[in-house]
Amino acid sequence: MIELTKIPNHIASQLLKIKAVALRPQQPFTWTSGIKSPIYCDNRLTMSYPEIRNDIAEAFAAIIRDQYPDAEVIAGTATAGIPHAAWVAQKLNLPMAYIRDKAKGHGKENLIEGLITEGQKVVVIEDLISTGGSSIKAAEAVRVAGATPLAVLAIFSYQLDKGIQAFEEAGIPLQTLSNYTALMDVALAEGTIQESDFELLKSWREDPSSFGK
Ligand SMILES: O=P(O)(O)OC[C@H]1O[C@H](OP(=O)(O)OP(=O)(O)O)[C@H](O)[C@@H]1O
Ligand SMILES: O=C(O)c1cc(=O)[nH]c(=O)[nH]1
Repeated sequence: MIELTKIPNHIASQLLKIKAVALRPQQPFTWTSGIKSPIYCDNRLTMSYPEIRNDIAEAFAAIIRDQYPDAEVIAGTATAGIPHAAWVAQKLNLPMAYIRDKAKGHGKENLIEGLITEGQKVVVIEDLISTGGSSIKAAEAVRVAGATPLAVLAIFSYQLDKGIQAFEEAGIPLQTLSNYTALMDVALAEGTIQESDFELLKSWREDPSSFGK
């Protein structure tokens, strides 16, 4: 198990190694929030690398054992949080559930799949935080079910002011394994991004909402 203090740079390095991080300044990506961005981090690719997904699951499990030992359910956000929630729940021998972005339109019309019952303490697992909108919505669904979201844990955060404020306002602790600061540090140190791209990413980061407009 890697030391917890080394996790942010280690995960950032792994994400760069498997090319989960893509830069496309000329044709910005559209994020789920509608933000246009020169960078996209596809953490779903970690599923395809057993060693990396295991590092992620170990780190999440260590945080939960240490800081949320009374967690009773591990809940993944649909879709990208689901596999990681499953691996963490397996490591901790805890029940797992997942939370859809909207209730299913047929069948049982569930928003939450699997069991989250009144009074239970739940840790929500997400792959990535931009504005925090998706994972806060999932944590609110936990509250509506009468349960308590102890925290959202995610692999990566862009550390956008909007996301940080949204978690503060929702009163939900957020912890991430890696983040934009670590990604930029590692990418520069490893020579994965050019100085010119770094400057562009820095200016985008200062005002993400108006990029590409
Ligand atoms: O913090 P936010 O602004 O909400 O953005 C992050 C969310 O966006 C992505 O999901 P996406 O909507 O692409 O769906 P997916 O998980 O099904 O791929 C990602 O997996 C997070 O859930
Ligand atoms: O905000 C998003 O939609 C988003 C950004 C990103 O870098 N990666 C991702 O999967 N989603």
